Amino acid sequence: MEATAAEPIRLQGVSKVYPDGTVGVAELDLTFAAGELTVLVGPSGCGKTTTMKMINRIIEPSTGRILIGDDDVTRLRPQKLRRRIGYVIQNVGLFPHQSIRTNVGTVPRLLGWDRQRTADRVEELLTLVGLDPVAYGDRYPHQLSGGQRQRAGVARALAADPPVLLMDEPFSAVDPVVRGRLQDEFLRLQETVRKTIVFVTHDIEEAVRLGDRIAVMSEGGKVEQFATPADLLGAPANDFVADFVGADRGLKRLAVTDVAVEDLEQPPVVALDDGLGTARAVIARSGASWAVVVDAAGVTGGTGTGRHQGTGLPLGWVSAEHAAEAAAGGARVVGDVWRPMDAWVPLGSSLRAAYARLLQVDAGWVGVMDGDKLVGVLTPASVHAALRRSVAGSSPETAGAL
Ligand SMILES: Nc1ncnc2c1ncn2[C@@H]1O[C@H](COP(=O)(O)OP(=O)(O)OP(=O)(O)O)[C@@H](O)[C@H]1O
Repeated sequence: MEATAAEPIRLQGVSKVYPDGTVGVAELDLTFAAGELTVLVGPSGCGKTTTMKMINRIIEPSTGRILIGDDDVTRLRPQKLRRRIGYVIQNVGLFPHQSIRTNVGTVPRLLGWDRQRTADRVEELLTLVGLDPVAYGDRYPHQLSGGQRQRAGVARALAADPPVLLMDEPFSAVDPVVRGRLQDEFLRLQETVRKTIVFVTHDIEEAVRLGDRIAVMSEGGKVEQFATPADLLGAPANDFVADFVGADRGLKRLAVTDVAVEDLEQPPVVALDDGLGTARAVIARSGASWAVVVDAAGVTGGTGTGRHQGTGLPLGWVSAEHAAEAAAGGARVVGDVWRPMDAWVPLGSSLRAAYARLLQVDAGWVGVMDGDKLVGVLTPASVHAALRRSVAGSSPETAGAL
């Protein structure tokens, strides 16, 4: 079925003052970009849920405007509005006396879709969220695990293909292992459906993992910083944000920073059939103490000998010291002395994944591959360089940017 285009959500000067005088949210200006997942994160009571529930008018704003696309939500009938907005909450809220199929088909039925169209859509959705319709479609919610119920809840929210999805701590009722898996699956799902998602959590790890952007809120619904995960962790706007993201924010940044070519070191490259004299000269000329060894078919990247052309596959490494010892012992070519290495990671891996690989090998580096081409090596020093670059390149946006 044709997907509905995602729409941005704009909050303009939105406040909520509860009848007892509590200010849930004050003068909030915030834009949730179309097709992006924006996380609202902050300590308990800061106004995350209030903000989210004003979007589908479960809570009525006291002042201000909320627009979905060009439509002012306060001008739409709440029932009609809610059919345009998928809503996923902590304990899912599936109807206990209806089968999973019936639950997932709720909104299409309300919208008057015919039986076949609804049935087809339910089938499609259950498959999309990883619930086999044959195995699970006719079960009741209590016959599913917590994680499966959560997936059914996501399927139900997506059933009528709403342009907007609101998710209020959807994964917090399941254990950490299942939560991690649901988060991964959900990210893959979002790649496909590209909804405008507002996601509430109090868990900064979850925010960093899922968010395209994160709004860190403090009491009264004040946005302390609105930024990408990398910017938030790399350049917290103030002490509140720094405290909230945690003293280990450097470690968290490894997960949200990708390996990029400009951060890599370019060691010399030699081929299996290079003579040891040549190899030692190449290493000495580059000022390094070792070289990457590629197969004899060619040499790529780095400061190769230039003797070979093409795409030599990296195989391992040779140190200047070892080459000298081996030459003294009668060895002639690199192929006689090289050491194999299988620590290669693809370009675009997270620094976290690459660094984990680095820690598993003795060599102190991992090769970074773009397809079958070696584009450089990652060392502890280049991890630092990458983190510095991601801070230098960051431009934290503060609250209120529309
Ligand atoms: N119906 C209500 N009447 C009065 N005050 C309320 C009401 N609902 C929420 N509040 C208050 O509004 C503020 C924001 O609440 P909200 O539920 O939006 O916070 P939250 O950030 O979602 O918190 P949590 O992480 O604990 O769910 C809190 O001080 C809360 O006590």
